[in-house]
Amino acid sequence: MPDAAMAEAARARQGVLTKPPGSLGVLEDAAVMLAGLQRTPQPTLDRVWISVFAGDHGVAAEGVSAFPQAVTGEMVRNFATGGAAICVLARGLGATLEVVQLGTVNDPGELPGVRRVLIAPSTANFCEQPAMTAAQLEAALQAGADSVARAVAAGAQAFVGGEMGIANTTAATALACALLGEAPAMLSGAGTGLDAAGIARKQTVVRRALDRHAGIADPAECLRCLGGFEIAALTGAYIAAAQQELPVIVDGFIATSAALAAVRINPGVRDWLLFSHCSHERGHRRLLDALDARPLLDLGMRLGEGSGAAACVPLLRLACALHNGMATFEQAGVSTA
Ligand SMILES: Cc1cc2ncn([C@H]3O[C@H](COP(=O)(O)O)[C@@H](O)[C@H]3O)c2cc1C
Ligand SMILES: O=C(O)c1cccnc1
Repeated sequence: MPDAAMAEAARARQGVLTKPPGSLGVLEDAAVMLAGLQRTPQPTLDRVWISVFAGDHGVAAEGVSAFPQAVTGEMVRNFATGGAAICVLARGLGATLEVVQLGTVNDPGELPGVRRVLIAPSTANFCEQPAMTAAQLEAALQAGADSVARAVAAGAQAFVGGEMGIANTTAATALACALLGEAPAMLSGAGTGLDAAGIARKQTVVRRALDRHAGIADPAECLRCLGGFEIAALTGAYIAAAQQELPVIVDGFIATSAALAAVRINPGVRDWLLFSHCSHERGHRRLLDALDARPLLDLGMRLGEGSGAAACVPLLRLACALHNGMATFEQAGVSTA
């Protein structure tokens, strides 16, 4: 549990800083929440840890992405050479970035800065069989937990999880539909840029997957049957982060589907999640609502990789700076209401 007394003290401080109470809106809420999570009256976000998990998806064979499957492995190389969006964002934030390759059909081999935790070249096509075996799910969850352990050892103050995996918006959609009992039409979106016909095909694919794995109530089993290596790694990371009291900044649609699985597996995880942004991906708002989440940003982003969470960090840093640095009415000799 976060420190409720610390959060309450932080809320009280917000009320006596030289501004109308509540006038900094969500920035106040964010500082208060971080005070409770970090168990300190002066929350800070100097040390941010970013783990990007990469894995391929068997369901890519159904033609559900605008891009070919080879892109997952090609992007792993791009992460290593620093050219991906998340690399630029991490550099801009002074954040630590690690890439965890869980399995790609197109294997770029050993690369500097890329941790190889190879589970399989790809998940299975979940229209036909469970995406993962029990052992593969376990390995993916553990890979996420291991990243959190490294983040904690490095003294990180927040954890950002990113993902790379062509067709993973289809996996995230199927997983979310199963967890929420929602119809595929409600959550299926364009992903990397499908046209209307592509989205219709994606809906059919998700419908087939839900029919193939109907009647599963257990959230971990939903994750095994319909998720992906990188999605399960995010779920494992979020659970481990909550257990180790490391605040999490959740990224977009795919990350939120992993967060929903994590919260369904262990409801206590919810308290440790800050939601960064509402992605342009169709089903994201519905997922956020299911988690009773109010994201800070809505920038029309739809990239993944942890990019939306990273974009939120400067704002959270400013929220902390305001909380820690503003004068009180008493200190500044300003009249109260
Ligand atoms: C070059 C490139 C870089 C990316 N970085 C993240 N994604 C994002 O797009 C993919 C999901 O969309 P879909 O389900 O439509 O395949 C994931 O890899 C996600 O992280 C990328 C996609 C591409 C093409
Ligand atoms: O919201 C996301 O995370 C997202 C949306 C589209 C494609 N990739 C990621």
